[in-house]
Amino acid sequence: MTRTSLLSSLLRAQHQPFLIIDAEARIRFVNEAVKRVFGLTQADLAECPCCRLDVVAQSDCRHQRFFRDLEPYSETHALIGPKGEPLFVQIQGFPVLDEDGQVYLGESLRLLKPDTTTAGDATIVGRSAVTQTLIRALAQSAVTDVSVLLHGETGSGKELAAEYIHRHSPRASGPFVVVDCTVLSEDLVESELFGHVKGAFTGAVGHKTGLLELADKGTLFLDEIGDLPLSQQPKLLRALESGQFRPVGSNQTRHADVRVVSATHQDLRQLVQSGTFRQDLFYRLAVFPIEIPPLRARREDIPRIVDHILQDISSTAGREYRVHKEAMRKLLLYDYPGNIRELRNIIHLAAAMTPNHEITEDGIRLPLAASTASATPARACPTNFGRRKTDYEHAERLSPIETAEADYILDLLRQHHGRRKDVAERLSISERTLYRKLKRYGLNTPSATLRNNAG
Ligand SMILES: Nc1ncnc2c1ncn2[C@@H]1O[C@H](COP(=O)(O)OP(=O)(O)OP(=O)(O)O)[C@@H](O)[C@H]1O
Repeated sequence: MTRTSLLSSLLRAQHQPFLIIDAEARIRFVNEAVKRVFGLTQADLAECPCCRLDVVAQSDCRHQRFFRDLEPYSETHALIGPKGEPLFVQIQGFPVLDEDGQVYLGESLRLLKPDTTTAGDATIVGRSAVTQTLIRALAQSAVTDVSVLLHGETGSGKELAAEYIHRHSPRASGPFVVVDCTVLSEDLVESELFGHVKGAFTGAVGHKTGLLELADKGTLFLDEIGDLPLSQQPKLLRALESGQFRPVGSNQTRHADVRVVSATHQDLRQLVQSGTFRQDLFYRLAVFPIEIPPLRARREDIPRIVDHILQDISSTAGREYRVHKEAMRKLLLYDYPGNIRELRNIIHLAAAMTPNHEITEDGIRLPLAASTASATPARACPTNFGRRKTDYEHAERLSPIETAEADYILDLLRQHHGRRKDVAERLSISERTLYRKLKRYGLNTPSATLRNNAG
C-alpha cells in the first residue's frame, strides 16, 4: 500500500471531519466530512497552513506544539464554518504514521453544537466578497468578549449584525437586549439603564429593573450610541468598567455581567473631536470596530436578498412571487440610500401592487427624486432618495437607469482605484464595452473621474 492510500483509507474510516497535517504544519489530506461541515474540499485546503480554519489565530499553534513534543491533545476551538460563522468544535490530535514510519498529525473534529448560522432571525444574506469579509469579522468578534462598535448607514444591517454576534457568541443562551439611545432623554437614561426603586421620583410607582440588569449574562446592544446625552455618558462608562451600578433611588449596588455591542451611523471620532462624545467612552466601546458596508457596495447580493425577502412574503401570503429580469435589472442599478431596509420596502410595495405573481419593472417604484440631487439620507426617513454623486457629462440625455449605471461604474472605479480591467470583470462585460460606457457618461478622463469624485 502506498503512503497516500494508507492515509486515504484512514481518512475514509473517519465519520467526523478529519485532517492530516504534516511536520511543516500544512494540511495534507482531508476527508469528505470536512466538505460537509466546513464547505471546503481537499483541493481548497491542500498545502494550506494548518490554522487556516481557526477563527482566532493561535499565538501558540497547537500543530507546531504537537510536532515539538508529539503529545496527543484534546481541545475546544472556534473554527470558521462555510458561511464564515464560528463553529465550536472539540479537536483531538494524535500521531499518525505512514508506511515509511513518517509522523503526521491526525486531527478529528467533533462539532459541539449545531450550525447556528440561521439561529433566530439573525440570517445575513449575501455571498459577495464584501459580505463574506463582514461575516468573518462578525464571527471573529463573536468568540471574543470584547466591546464591538458597528458603524454603517441607516438600514445597512447594524442591528442584525449585533444579533448575529450575540447568537454566535458563548453568551447565545443569555438575553439580547436592545437599547435605542435616540429615545433616551437625559431624564430617562439612568432609570432605563439602571432601573429605579418605588418612589425614586414622581411617577415611579413601582420597582423597575434596568436594561443593564436584564442583559445579565447576555449582550447589551446600544443602538445609535452617538445620540446618548453627553451628561449621561460618564454613568454608562462607570457601569461598563465596573459591571456595577445603582438603581435610581436605591443605595444598593447591583452587578451585571454584560457584553456590549454598540452601533452608530455617525462618525464617533468626529463627535469626540467636537466634544459631544467622551473619548474614554469611545475607547471603551470601540475595542473591535466593524464597518457595515452599504448595499450599493455589495450589489451582487441584491438578487439573493430579494429572493430572501420574497420567500418571506410568499410564505405569509401563501403564493409564490417572481421578479422579472428587467425589474431585477432596475433593482441592481439603484443606489439604496436606505440600504436593505429600503430594498425590503420596495419589494413589499411591489408585491402588494402586482395583480399577478410577477413583479415587473413598472412595479419597482423608486423615489421620484431618484435622479436629482438631494440631501444626505436621514436616519428617520429610510426611503428618501439621497444625494446623487454625479453630474455626468450630457446628463440631460441620460435616463435615470443610465445615471444609476454611471453611478455604479463610478463606485466600482473608486473601489478598484481606476483599474478598468477589474471593473469590466466585476460587471461581466468586455473592456471595450466598458470603455464605450465610460465615454458615454463622460467618465473616460481622469479629470472627469476626479470631478465626479468631488461631487
Ligand atoms: N444581509 C442581510 N440579509 C438579509 N436581511 C438583511 C440584511 N441586512 C439587513 N437586513 C434586514 O434589513 C432591515 C434593516 O436592518 P437593521 O435594522 O439591522 O439595520 P440598521 O443598520 O440597524 O438600521 P438603523 O440604522 O435604522 O437602526 C432588517 O429587516 C434586516 O433584517
